[in-house]
Amino acid sequence: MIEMQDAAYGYGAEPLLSGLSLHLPPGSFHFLTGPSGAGKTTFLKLCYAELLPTGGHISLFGHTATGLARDGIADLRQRIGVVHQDCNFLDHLPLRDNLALPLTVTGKGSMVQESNLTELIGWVGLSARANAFPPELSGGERQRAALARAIIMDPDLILADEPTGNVDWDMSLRLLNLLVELNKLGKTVVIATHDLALIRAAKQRVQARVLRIQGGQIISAGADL
Ligand SMILES: Nc1ncnc2c1ncn2[C@@H]1O[C@H](COP(=O)(O)OP(=O)(O)OP(=O)(O)O)[C@@H](O)[C@H]1O
Repeated sequence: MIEMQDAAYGYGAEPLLSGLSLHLPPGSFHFLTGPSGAGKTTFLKLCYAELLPTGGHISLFGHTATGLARDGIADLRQRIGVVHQDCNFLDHLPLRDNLALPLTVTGKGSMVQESNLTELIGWVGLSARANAFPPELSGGERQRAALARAIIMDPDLILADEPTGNVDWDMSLRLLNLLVELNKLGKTVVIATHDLALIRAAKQRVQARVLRIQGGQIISAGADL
């Protein structure tokens, strides 16, 4: 699904990430950890071709990232759901309309029935908030809404950047359970997080691999967690 061979990325002359060689197979569940500023968000951006490698090779769904034309990137993005760290929504639209936006933008609105949208909103536990405006939502509600928005296009791969940032432990577990459920449905999941307790909790629920970014490289950190 995603393969990297000696991939590198740098915002300036110096590489931030280098020597990235890994394979994320379909249906796998990965955590990505590492200190603030290590490059977790940058790594995720490489996974959805928001950034292209400045060295080495990245293959996304069998396509070389650097060889993708604009259409290819658009097709790819439909197969990837991203839960962004900042959970931005359009504040003047109710939650339900915000969640339907990716469908409207891609012209798939008519293919996805209203009932599916209602079901998705219920699945993340936001039925009672469907008509609320984003500024009225709590942090945990926003995070669940961001997850719902990421999966509305039924992606094969879900990339979540600190999906439990700013929420309490119960809400973190609730979000984790949703992501585990998606993985059990066959979706590949990658979660960037600082939260080692979350990773430990996940290990009781799913077979997860833990990757750590350290010194600009990715190392496998499974055994010590
Ligand atoms: N657009 C950019 N231009 C220049 N430098 C950037 C840019 N985006 C990120 N950086 C720098 O790259 C480094 C890695 O950033 P990144 O956001 O990938 O780290 P992170 O591990 O996700 O951090 P955090 O855990 O704090 O979210 C940081 O030093 C950051 O300042």
